[in-house]
Formats: sequence, structure tokens, C-alpha cells
Amino acid sequence: MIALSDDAAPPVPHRKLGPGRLVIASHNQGKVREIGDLLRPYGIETVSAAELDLPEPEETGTTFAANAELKARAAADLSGLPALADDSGLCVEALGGDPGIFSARWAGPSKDFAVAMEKVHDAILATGPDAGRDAHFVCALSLCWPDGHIETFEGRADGTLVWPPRGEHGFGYDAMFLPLGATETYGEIDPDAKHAISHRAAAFNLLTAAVF
Ligand SMILES: O=c1nc[nH]c2c1ncn2[C@H]1C[C@H](O)[C@@H](COP(=O)(O)OP(=O)(O)OP(=O)(O)O)O1
Ligand SMILES: [Mg+2]
Repeated sequence: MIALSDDAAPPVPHRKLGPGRLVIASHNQGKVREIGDLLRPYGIETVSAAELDLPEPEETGTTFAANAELKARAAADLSGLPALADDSGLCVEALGGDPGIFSARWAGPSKDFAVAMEKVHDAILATGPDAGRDAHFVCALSLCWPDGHIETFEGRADGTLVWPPRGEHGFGYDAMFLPLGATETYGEIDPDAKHAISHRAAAFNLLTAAVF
């Protein structure tokens, strides 16, 4: 018999997502497209933050989860609908995890990821001749209901960085990210192949198992 110790917290049950519209609380069209693809089999009606003209909240958190939660909470508060937010980024081991939660900010106000990828490449070279190119993507997905209940799930995908970038698919840093064991970057594979292995899909699988 398995005895639970007296101070073991009881498991918190997940809340199920009921019928009705779900806000995709992101202003990044690449993410909105991927989350739409991942949700499609579940037949959920979605509306994006841009379609609802929701403001882009300032990302003041110090973790992916904290930023995903503040974006989901802001969208649920303003729309009165459940809202799903994604905070994600590229973490480079040789850079101590940078750009990390600053991945979007490294692309500057014009969101130029050719520039951001070059910054990552230059920063790795600046660490020395033997700099490793190991990296991983992280994705935190938060689902917030209008009453404030929130659930957060995190996924990760490991790989290495190539230079120069390769491929036109995807968005952000995809063209320089070679998933572990693969020969093509996220920029070279088609969206379905990315959904089979990505950090976003990993987080999404945890979310769907919990709330659907
Ligand atoms: O699968 C990905 N493939 C390539 N790059 C990626 C991916 N996932 C995140 N990334 C990079 C680019 C993105 O701009 C940043 C996330 O920053 P993050 O603040 O979470 O998103 P964002 O500002 O682009 O849109 P929003 O906050 O409205 O959801 O990390
Ligand atoms: Mg952002």
C-alpha cells in the first residue's frame, strides 16, 4: 500500500475547456498559424489577439511561464473569453541561455530575424574559437479563463545551430535551428514535420492531455 505523507499537497484537478471561442493571445503571425494548426483537430473556434484589436502587453516576467501567464491573463480579462498565450524563445548553451526570454527583443522593433540570427551567430563566435553550438527552444503555453483560473505547460526541443541559416519555412530563428538527429533545419522542413517535434507541440501535447 502506498501511504501519502500528511503534508503532500492534494493533486489539483485540471479544468476542462468547454465549448465556445478561444483567444489566441499572440501578435506573432507565425505562432498564431502554428497554434491554429495544432488546435484544428479539436474543432475549437479561435480568434486572434490582433483580430480583437487587443494591445500587446509588456513582457515584464523573468521566466517563459511568467510571460505566458501575463499575456494569457491580459487577453482573458479584456475579452471575457478563455485565452491561450505562448511565450517562447531560443536558448543557446554557450551564451548562458541567451537570448532566452529576450528572443523577440533581439530582433529589434522592426522584428528583423535575419538581424537577430546574425546577432546570435556573432555572440557565439565572440565567446571563443571552440564555442559549442548546442541550443534549445522552450515554449510555455498558458490557458487563462476569464475568472482567473490559469494552467501553464512547458515544452522543449533540443538541437544545434547552423550558419548560414537554411530554409524559408517557419518564422523567427527556425532557419538556423537543426533539431537533434536531423539533417534539415526547422526552416527547411514543412509545418507538419515541425509540429511532430517542436517545443510548441511538446507543450501543446501536455495542454491537450490536461484540458481537452
Ligand atoms: O518555433 C519557433 N521558431 C523560431 N523562432 C521561435 C519559435 N518560437 C519562438 N521563437 C522566437 C522568435 C519569437 O519572436 C520569440 C518569442 O518571443 P515571444 O515574446 O514569446 O513572442 P512574440 O513577441 O513574437 O509574440 P507574442 O508575445 O505576441 O506571442 O522567440
Ligand atoms: Mg512577445
